[in-house]
Amino acid sequence: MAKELSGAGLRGQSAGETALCTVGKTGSGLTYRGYDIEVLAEKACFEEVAYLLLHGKLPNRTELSQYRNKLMSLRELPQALKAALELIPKDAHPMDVMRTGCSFLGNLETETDFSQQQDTADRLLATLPAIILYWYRFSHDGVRIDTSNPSVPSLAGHFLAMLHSDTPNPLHEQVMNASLILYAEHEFNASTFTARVCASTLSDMHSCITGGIGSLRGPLHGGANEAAMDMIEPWKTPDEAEAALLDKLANKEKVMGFGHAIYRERDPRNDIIKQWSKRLSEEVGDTHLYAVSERCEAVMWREKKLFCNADFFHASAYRFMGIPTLLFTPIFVCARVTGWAAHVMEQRANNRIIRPSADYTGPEKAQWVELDDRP
Ligand SMILES: CC(=O)SCCNC(=O)CCNC(=O)[C@H](O)C(C)(C)COP(=O)(O)OP(=O)(O)OC[C@H]1O[C@@H](n2cnc3c(N)ncnc32)[C@H](O)[C@@H]1OP(=O)(O)O
Ligand SMILES: O=C([O-])CC(=O)C(=O)O
Repeated sequence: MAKELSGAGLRGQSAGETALCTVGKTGSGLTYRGYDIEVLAEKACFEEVAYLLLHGKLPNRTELSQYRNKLMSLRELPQALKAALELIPKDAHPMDVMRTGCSFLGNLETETDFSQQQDTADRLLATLPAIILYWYRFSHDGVRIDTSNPSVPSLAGHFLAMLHSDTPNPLHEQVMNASLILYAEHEFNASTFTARVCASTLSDMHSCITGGIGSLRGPLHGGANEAAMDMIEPWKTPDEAEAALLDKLANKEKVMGFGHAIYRERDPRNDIIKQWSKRLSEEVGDTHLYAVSERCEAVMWREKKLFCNADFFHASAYRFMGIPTLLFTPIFVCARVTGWAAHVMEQRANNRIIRPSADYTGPEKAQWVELDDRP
């Protein structure tokens, strides 16, 4: 039996129904439409999982091939969006670029009718990697990349190919595929709930997804993978990491990449990404980063019984694949757009505007004081 959750932050309260995902039902499990995350991460490609979430069932071979072709055909960015991305400064945060890019696309390709929702979701899924990498490569390397990439069918490989202007390394493509699956969906987390609240007002898909991006940006949610990397990067040995972590705990600092609002024992995504991180560390001949990460995991468990969430070993895994830290959370967006869009559709299918109540804590009755008479 999972331990009871209660307290602030609406913890433990049901805020609606979903057929998309279960989180921590048995303390640590995660399923998408009934399929265990371990099975999906091992056997599926990300497009198969996206189809499962957005269309309600696993695709057969023909459906998957058609779906991949459809997503590939949607990769090109409109010229006006490229021009807008070129105006965003190099030192902007990539999550702000994602937010603007998504919102700007909503101006150019507005969802005017909910009958367009599947196509709008597919278009966003196909273009979000291009939005971030077109801006990144233009602002950092001065190149205007081709975002169509017809020789790379998978979204995972497409991301890496646009980043490195090279054919993706097969191992890296495999890890990226697993990572996108792990990040695709997670029930009523903060960003998905944001998207659902927006959807409940009958707003458009781009607004819902833009809101989701804003909520994911924070370090208590998706931004933790970036924050975890910034934390572990300076630590050159496990002993140095242990000493620094103990200091943080003594100072009552939050350690990014640890703990979870729902899981009480472990985050099932951690075992999977940790294994990939280990494999990548061997591939690149890493001398310390994986060992530092493992020591952090041991110390946090020993000291606080806090476990790594999905974000912690993503940091080292992405680093081993040569991905800049600032792109970590945008990758989360490229994956989670599937979950967000599926939740928007589910909310629309059985909608009532989401409007909870609040416990008032202000003054009972206040006396009006004229402007000139105020102290
Ligand atoms: C993909 C994702 O979004 S996963 C989450 C990513 N976020 C992070 O990694 C940020 C770091 N973690 C955290 O801030 C929290 O664990 C959250 C936001 C994920 C969950 O928050 P909560 O549900 O409030 O955590 P929970 O109720 O389990 O906290 C219990 C206690 O452990 C402490 N704690 C929880 N996580 C951490 C942490 N990472 N570092 C230090 N202490 C922590 C809390 O401060 C709390 O202490 P208190 O009782 O003295 O106040
Ligand atoms: O569920 C949560 O609160 C956060 C999380 O792990 C996710 O969104 O993947």
